[in-house]
Amino acid sequence: MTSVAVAPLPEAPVAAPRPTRGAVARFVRKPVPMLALLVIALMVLAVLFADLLAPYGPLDQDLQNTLAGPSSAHLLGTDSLGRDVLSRLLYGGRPALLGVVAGVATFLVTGVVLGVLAGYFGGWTDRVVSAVADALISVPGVILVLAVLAIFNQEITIAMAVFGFLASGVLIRIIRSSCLSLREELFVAAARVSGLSDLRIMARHILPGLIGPIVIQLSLFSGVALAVQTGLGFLGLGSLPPAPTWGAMVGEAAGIMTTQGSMLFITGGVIALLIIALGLFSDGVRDVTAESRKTARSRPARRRRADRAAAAATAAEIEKPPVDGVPLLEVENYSIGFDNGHSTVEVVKGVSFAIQPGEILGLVGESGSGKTVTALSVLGLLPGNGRVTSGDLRLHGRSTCGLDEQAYRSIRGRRIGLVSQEPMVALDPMFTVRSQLTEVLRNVTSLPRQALRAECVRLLERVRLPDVEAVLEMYPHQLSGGMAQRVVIAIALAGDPDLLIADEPTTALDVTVQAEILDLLRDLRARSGKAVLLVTHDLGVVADVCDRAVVMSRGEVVEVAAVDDLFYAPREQYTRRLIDSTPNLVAAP
Ligand SMILES: Nc1ncnc2c1ncn2[C@@H]1O[C@H](COP(=O)(O)OP(=O)(O)OP(=O)(O)O)[C@@H](O)[C@H]1O
Repeated sequence: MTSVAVAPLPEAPVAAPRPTRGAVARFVRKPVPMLALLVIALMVLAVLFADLLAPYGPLDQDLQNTLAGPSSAHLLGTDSLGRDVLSRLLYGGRPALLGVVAGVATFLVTGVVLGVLAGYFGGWTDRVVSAVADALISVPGVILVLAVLAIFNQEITIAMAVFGFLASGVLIRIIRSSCLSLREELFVAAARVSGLSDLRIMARHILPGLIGPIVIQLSLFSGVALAVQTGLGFLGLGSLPPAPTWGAMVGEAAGIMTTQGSMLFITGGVIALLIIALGLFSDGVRDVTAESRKTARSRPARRRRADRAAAAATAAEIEKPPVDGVPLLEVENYSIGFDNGHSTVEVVKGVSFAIQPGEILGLVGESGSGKTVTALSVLGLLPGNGRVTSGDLRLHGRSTCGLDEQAYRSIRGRRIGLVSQEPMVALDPMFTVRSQLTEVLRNVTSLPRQALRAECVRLLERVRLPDVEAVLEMYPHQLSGGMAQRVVIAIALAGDPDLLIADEPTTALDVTVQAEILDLLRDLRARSGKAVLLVTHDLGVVADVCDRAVVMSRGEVVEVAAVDDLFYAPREQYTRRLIDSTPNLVAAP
């Protein structure tokens, strides 16, 4: 006979919140990038308010006072026609800024929109966008800009917009690859599980994560655009004399370098100062972004992609109320395979089991036995190369096989909630707990705006978090592992689902917190009749919390039994070996 002794796990208080410093606060503490930002801001303001600041008109001539050095009347001296250099620099900055803004705006919109679409959707969208990016990169930009200037009568703003478009190939590539890793983050999968639309996920979860690379690229490109524009001005392109431009002023100063060297120093210095400031600013943003990444500990999740294989089917059938006496979830002769390019490899083979309402069912087995794949397919979240090869899956007696993505959205979060293995990764590091909870509530309930706040509080209290008001305002990195898992459970409960799928919910937590989370799952079942499908490799967890267990090995179900039967009288040799190899369980003679 085999006796089961599960090592008791002590209760522990929930960890207190840790203090934080946001990315903006970190940036403000960096003196060099802050100084650079100050220089950029002052120069832009000075140019914008040239009318107020310039002591003379840009074309005012004083032929008695040509090529004069700096004096109280002309702080930066005069040029060969006696025009005030400071005033011309201030006015000349306007076309420079306008051109840079036109270039940067086109660069930004093209690069971000195409990059996000390619990275998020992948597939043919990615192939088409990548081809466009390659084409843009291979086009000789400056030659095209010269052609545009000739066609559009030296209109520098249009030329710079074209330059921004041509340069955006690089930004498309950068945004695409950042987006490729972001879309695999667990918090993006969690947003999908909550039923959010692609557009909303892109706007809310993908774009904020791209702000760092976007700002860096923008400031770097601004410097390049400024250099190109002044270069064109230097060559006498883009504006007609006597209108002041920075490039033309440098050109003029270069011509009189031997007689009046300070003018080249002043005009070139202004442009160089702005370009250097833009570079230092982007360095600062890059450093802060790298630090944020470290603290946000983003680790790519392996397998989170929507199942797009299904044919169209309506969600209406699934949304009907449950039928009494019918199992909550039935998995029947269910097989899942992955395409490896040549053939389909079956990793789950004809598994069958059922979950009754209010039951906690353990799905247990060694690593690679197919537990996670089976659980994810219930939510229509198989990786892109995975598909159900045979069998049926019924929710409240209604088949979910063949449902399309839209129909799965009405199931995820409302009928079935997901609690993931890595709570810290399942939460979006950019948003507070309140923001993330509210977003899911808006999506899965029809609560009025005023009721959302109270519902957030209620959900956090339900998962037994202390000091709920403070927790609501915290960012994920301010939460302990246990607190984060409670928040994830609260999010999973937002749509009041009948079934929670908990995929190794305690693996990333220390033992004391594990006990609390398991206790919470038990409590949720006892108080609100939630059923739980608990995916775990830990038989101790199964013994602790489950009613029944499904033992899987190599993609097949080995044994399905009530927990007592499983531990006291395992039918299969494999189950016995699994019990014997679990440290918390002691096999009696
Ligand atoms: N995207 C994929 N492509 C190909 N094979 C995959 C993919 N995802 C999972 N598999 C394979 O499917 C099998 C089952 O994986 P699954 O993640 O379900 O195992 P598991 O029992 O949950 O183990 P673990 O606890 O280690 O996650 C494994 O052999 C795994 O290599």
